Amino acid sequence: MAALRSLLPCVPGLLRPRHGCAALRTFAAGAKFEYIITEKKGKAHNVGLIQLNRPKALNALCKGLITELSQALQAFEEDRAVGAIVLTGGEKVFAAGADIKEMQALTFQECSFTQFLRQLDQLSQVKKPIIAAVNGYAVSVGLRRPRTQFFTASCLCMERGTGSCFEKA
Ligand SMILES: C/C=C/C(=O)SCCNC(=O)CCNC(=O)[C@H](O)C(C)(C)COP(=O)(O)OP(=O)(O)OC[C@H]1O[C@@H](n2cnc3c(N)ncnc32)[C@H](O)[C@@H]1OP(=O)(O)O
Repeated sequence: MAALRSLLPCVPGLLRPRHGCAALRTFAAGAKFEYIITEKKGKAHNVGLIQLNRPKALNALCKGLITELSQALQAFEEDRAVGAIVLTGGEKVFAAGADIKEMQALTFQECSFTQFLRQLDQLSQVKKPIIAAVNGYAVSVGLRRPRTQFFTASCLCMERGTGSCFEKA
């Protein structure tokens, strides 16, 4: 009984909901994502690497990819061992922008304000430095993040697409 009593002060802490969702805990346990690959790099495992991994669609930012990206960034943000995060894509393309096939069924308002743009904006809450290592195309909203939120590790040259802003490293 005395032993139980001595544990009591710890109980509120144990019962307090942990920051983050179930998927985050899965991530911490090393589960694989569908659209991204995550790894800890460096001798001290203090660099969080996130690679966009949807090559067949040129890393177009579908809802699932953005959700996973958000979860991985949060997990690295909360990991005290991680000092900085590197975000990269494939050899040919960083990201082909929003998933326009997914967007087809949505209204303008749904696209602009409710769905993925809001979730994308949450990514900017991450306080740790994020370095975008960009190869190939970074299109429109796939370009917005590297440009406005992240330090970009590569030199980008401008190219104009049809109605969209293209950059190709
Ligand atoms: C609010 C947010 C706004 C935005 O972000 S709007 C901007 C949206 N993005 C775009 O409009 C870019 C569309 N993509 C392209 O113009 C071209 O791609 C590229 C110039 C980037 C590359 O061209 P190439 O190398 O010839 O590849 P490929 O054959 O066109 O694409 C390979 C596969 O990737 C899929 N894909 C490419 N971009 C997207 C996308 N943005 N959303 C969904 N799927 C995409 C294609 O469909 C195809 O796949 P399949 O062979 O199965 O047809």
